Amino acid sequence: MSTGDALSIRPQTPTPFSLAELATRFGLDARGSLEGVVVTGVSLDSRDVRAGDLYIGMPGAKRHGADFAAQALALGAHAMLTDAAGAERAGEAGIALPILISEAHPRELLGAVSAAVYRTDDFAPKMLGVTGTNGKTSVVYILAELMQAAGLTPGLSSTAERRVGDEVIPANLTSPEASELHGLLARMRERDVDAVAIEVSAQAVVRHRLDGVHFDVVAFNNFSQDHLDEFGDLESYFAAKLALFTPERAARGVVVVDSAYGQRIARESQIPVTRLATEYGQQADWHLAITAQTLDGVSFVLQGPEGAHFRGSVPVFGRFMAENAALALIMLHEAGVPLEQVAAGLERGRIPVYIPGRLEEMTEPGSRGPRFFVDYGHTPGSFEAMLEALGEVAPGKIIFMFGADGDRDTTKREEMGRIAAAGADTVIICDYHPRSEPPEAIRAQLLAGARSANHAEVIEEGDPRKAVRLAISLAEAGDVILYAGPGHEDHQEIAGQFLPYSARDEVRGALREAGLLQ
Ligand SMILES: CC(=O)N[C@H]1[C@@H](OP(=O)(O)OP(=O)(O)OC[C@H]2O[C@@H](n3ccc(=O)[nH]c3=O)[C@H](O)[C@@H]2O)O[C@H](CO)[C@@H](O)[C@@H]1O[C@H](C)C(=O)N[C@@H](C)C(=O)N[C@H](CCC(=O)O)C(=O)O
Ligand SMILES: Nc1ncnc2c1ncn2[C@@H]1O[C@H](COP(=O)(O)OP(=O)(O)OP(=O)(O)O)[C@@H](O)[C@H]1O
Repeated sequence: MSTGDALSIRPQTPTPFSLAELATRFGLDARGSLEGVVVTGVSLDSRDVRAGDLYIGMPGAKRHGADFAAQALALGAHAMLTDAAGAERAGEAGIALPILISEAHPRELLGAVSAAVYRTDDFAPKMLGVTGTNGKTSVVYILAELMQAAGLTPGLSSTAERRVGDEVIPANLTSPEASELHGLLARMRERDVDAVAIEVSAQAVVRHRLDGVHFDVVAFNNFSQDHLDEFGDLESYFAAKLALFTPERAARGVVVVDSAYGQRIARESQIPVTRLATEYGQQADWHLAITAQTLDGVSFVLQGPEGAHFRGSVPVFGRFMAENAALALIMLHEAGVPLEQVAAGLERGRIPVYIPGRLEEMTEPGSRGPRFFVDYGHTPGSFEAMLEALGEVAPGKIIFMFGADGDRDTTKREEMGRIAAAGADTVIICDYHPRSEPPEAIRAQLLAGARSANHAEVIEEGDPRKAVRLAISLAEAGDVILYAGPGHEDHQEIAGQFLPYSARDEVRGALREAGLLQ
């Protein structure tokens, strides 16, 4: 069940919270009378305000949220919490709302205030958080599937969507702002959710989005270049991930120690960690071995301490998918859910997970013609993992199409191009979200990287719709086309406009035109 156009999932029967009590509890100054005012929700986005909300007028990089107070009021906000500058702006605009004024940046209070209003501070389901550069979404979906198998009622927050039972909404950010997260948790409590899987971005850790949440188990899978536009250098990006492994945020951790970064997390973590190795000979508590793999999925055996073991499979290709599954299984084990309990709910260990837009097949599984997959990978690390996996299971040629984000980490583009062309037979470079950059300039960087690999045939076709058809026209039976980037998304962002574009719909349409799909 989709929740219509809602931007967040909220509790249906919230308990009113006195504004005066909130002011006292957080030592906030007030403007206007607080007498008898209650709030039933919290929002820092004026477009997402519901009747009864406390609207947080937050100063941001681009705007001051207080400038949107009129919209919040029109949508039924009962009060606003902001900083001194925000209160002044609202005063000048004549906004008739009681205002709480915070000396600290309102973001620093958001988690605690939201937890108080939504009363999530005493909600204690099993809380599991996943961080790393690639594979967080995949692990979270596998976790939700395993929770279900173990007889638990799962809740989920990912880049693709937020989910409570049959209520689903598309996600805006990978990790929601704290106000959205606590509203979601409050709804999960109403729906008797007893285990929650949350994708944790580095931005979430440094930007207070997880405040008021304590994880039973957090996991780290891998680390490679991304988000340097925001973090400046790899070390700062890594430090944001490491900060999740502290007692304030989590009780215990699970770490994939195949890489030097994983080993560092295990060494520098301030909470006890359990280690998973997927490479032969690596020192660890758990070991994963791949037993079979095809384009249709991967089978594996996982072995842990005291004879713990699990034999199973995931219906998505790639060794890394088995690694994602192993990580999810160990997280649950560490959260007190025995592997046997999970296995009891599965048929011969098969985890029937569907991960929207991650190596999602657009052709019929097992079909004789070319196979077409759409993926969300947009980092050098994910390109490397996918192409290595395809190299092991693709029966024919690999045709790889992709673009790159505009206005985001530009330093990864050449590397993306190089890795793509080193691992594929043909690469088609098209546009993704150019945003404010000239699309041809982004393509030029990708092309330079691709040509430096001196391996694949390199083709430039900016229009993704044409590129999809071109890829299909080049493919023969046994070949695999992989379109990396857009995954589950439904738009292309070009020069400030969000234009409707679903790669999955586009590919299905083109496959039908070519007679390759019914
Ligand atoms: C760098 C960053 O994280 N910025 C986030 C931050 O922006 P900001 O503080 O600068 O806010 P702003 O845009 O100036 O707006 C100021 C205030 O006005 C409010 N506002 C604004 C417009 C309006 O009509 N009404 C309204 O109320 C905003 O909600 C905000 O509170 O707060 C905004 C409100 O929540 C976020 O939308 C915005 O995310 C931007 C869009 C973003 O691109 N973030 C990315 C970098 C991000 O966080 N990515 C990670 C990782 C992704 C991955 O997995 O790879 C993620 O967790 O998603
Ligand atoms: N364990 C892994 N190691 C390397 N690459 C992976 C792994 N798991 C998935 N991938 C690749 O990375 C892509 C992104 O996966 P996923 O969406 O699960 O990661 P993510 O960390 O959630 O990324 P984002 O935060 O950008 O959503 C996948 O579509 C797949 O191509």
